[in-house]
Amino acid sequence: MSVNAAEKALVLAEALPYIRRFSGKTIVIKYGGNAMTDDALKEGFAKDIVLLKLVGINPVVVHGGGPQINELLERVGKEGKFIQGMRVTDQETMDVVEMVLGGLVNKEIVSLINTHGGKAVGLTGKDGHFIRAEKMFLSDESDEKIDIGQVGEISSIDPSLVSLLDRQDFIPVVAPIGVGANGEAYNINADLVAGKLAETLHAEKLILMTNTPGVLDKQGKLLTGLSAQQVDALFADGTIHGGMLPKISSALDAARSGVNTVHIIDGRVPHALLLEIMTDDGVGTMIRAS
Ligand SMILES: Nc1ncnc2c1ncn2[C@@H]1O[C@H](COP(=O)(O)OP(=O)(O)O)[C@@H](O)[C@H]1O
Ligand SMILES: CC(=O)N[C@@H](CCC(=O)OP(=O)(O)O)C(=O)O
Repeated sequence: MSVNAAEKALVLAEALPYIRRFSGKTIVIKYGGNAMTDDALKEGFAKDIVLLKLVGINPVVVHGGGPQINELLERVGKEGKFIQGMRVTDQETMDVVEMVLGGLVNKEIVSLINTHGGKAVGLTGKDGHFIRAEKMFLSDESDEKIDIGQVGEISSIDPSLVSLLDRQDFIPVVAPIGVGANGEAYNINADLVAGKLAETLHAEKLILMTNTPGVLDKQGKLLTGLSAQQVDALFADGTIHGGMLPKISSALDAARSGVNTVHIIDGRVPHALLLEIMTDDGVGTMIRAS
């Protein structure tokens, strides 16, 4: 697709009201592991984050890395297992999760952003103990507890570390690892960290980037807007399953807790972030609290 000069100018001009509206505001962006597969997409993501920062927005990145964890688990001869969208995490798996999320994936994103002129700083919840967690239990249909190991739910987030970085023009890049009362590491679903962080920071927007066009109905058609009631119906009839379960729950919680707009978008679309934030053409599914 070639765009002529006049069209380019129009697109740039279209961004002005959005820059004015969001300048000085915090936007939490969850970058899912499934949207990180392609090098060009990763570069595009990093450039978009730098651009947002340069126009005065405070982007806070929370990343996943589910497929990347699976890859390393396979290499050491272990199989990844999920229940209700949560990874069953024994101690050996936890070590791999920490290596991949806190190490490989976190540093790759930090490095990409910094290559393009940003000042990214990588964090896990262990840094400054800023994400406190406790053991999460799931429950089955008959309300029996299911133990899934070292998986955490968030008990609290201290916003001061992230705010401090924001104020000094750094871009926080957060790996979803929490710390327990005795300093132990917990594996937390990245969507949950992004949602809770958006709520704690009083973010203007939460954007969850994944590998589908958004939330799809039973026929595979994109649902562009969803209310809490509609979400409940989709849960009940099984339209939402697997990794979409924690994503929607977290999106809904954030919307209910005062995050102005919450979107689930397709991270495989080049510059999906800019399209969502800076143009009239919103992409994906918007989740509303009511
Ligand atoms: N109704 C739905 N609409 C879209 N995706 C869905 C739906 N229900 C389940 N999914 C699944 O959720 C996945 C996204 O969650 P996940 O695999 O955890 O991605 P991410 O790594 O981005 O968090 C999709 O790839 C799809 O397989
Ligand atoms: C408890 C739990 O499931 N944790 C996730 C953390 C990473 C994540 O959420 O990655 P995506 O966003 O790429 O799915 C996991 O171990 O895969």
